[in-house]
Amino acid sequence: MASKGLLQTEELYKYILESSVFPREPEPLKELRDVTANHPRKLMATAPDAGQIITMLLQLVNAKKTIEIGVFTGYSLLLTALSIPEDGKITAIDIDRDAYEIGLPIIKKAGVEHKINFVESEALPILDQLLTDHENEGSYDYAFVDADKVNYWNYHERLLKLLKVGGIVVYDNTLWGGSVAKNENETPEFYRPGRHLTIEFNKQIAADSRVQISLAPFGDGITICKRIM
Ligand SMILES: C[S@@+](CC[C@H](N)C(=O)[O-])C[C@H]1O[C@@H](n2cnc3c(N)ncnc32)[C@H](O)[C@@H]1O
Ligand SMILES: O=c1cc(-c2ccc(O)cc2)oc2c(O)c(O)ccc12
Repeated sequence: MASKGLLQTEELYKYILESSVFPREPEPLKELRDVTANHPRKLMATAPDAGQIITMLLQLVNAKKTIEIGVFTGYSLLLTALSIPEDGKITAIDIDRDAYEIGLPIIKKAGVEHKINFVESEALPILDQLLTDHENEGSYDYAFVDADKVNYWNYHERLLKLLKVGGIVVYDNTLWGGSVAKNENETPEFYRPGRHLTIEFNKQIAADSRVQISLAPFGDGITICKRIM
């Protein structure tokens, strides 16, 4: 299993975290990282440096109505809940309620549970259900996708209908441990299935004229997309 960060050296990533991410990280997010640290799938949590830039984006677009696909123990969910206003809302979708419940006491203690509608489900049918209500079309300010790579493009097509023009969708893991820039035979076994899917997704999104994009090397790579038409 890979370590976090894709920079030249582990030390450089550690430096970024220790010099500028951890000192500004809100206490509830630190607590959530701590409770996740013992989880066997702890590497799945959104990286704190990615979380920091996402927090800034949420505030730049004044995000209020949001959606998250892939909650796990709730790091990205909690940072969203802390960044949106008191009457902001997050539809948070995950097939795994047990993982969400690990972070839930911290979310409650932070006083932001009222902003969250957790939906235990596969994400695609929920997006389709949201789209049956025309009032939802073009109404979301922000979406975050951090789930099954095989559906990233399916999520994208639906999220573009849900987002308002000017709204932002962020996709996590778009550098997939750096494997996107390696040959198949030099890619560790763990990354192989996701590598091809991520390369294809990155090609498709680069060719999508409906969005402005930036593939930024935070955490495991995040692609920031703004709906422009
Ligand atoms: C990488 S983790 C999410 C990490 C989370 N964003 C965080 O900050 O901790 C991926 C999550 O996606 C969920 N997931 C996988 N496939 C899914 C699907 N088809 N629909 C909904 N959730 C899914 C998994 O249960 C897992 O909790
Ligand atoms: O196994 C992983 C690893 C990551 C990961 C790697 C490097 C980072 O800086 C952040 C995260 O993310 C994963 C993930 O999001 C997932 O859905 C499955 C596995 C992993």
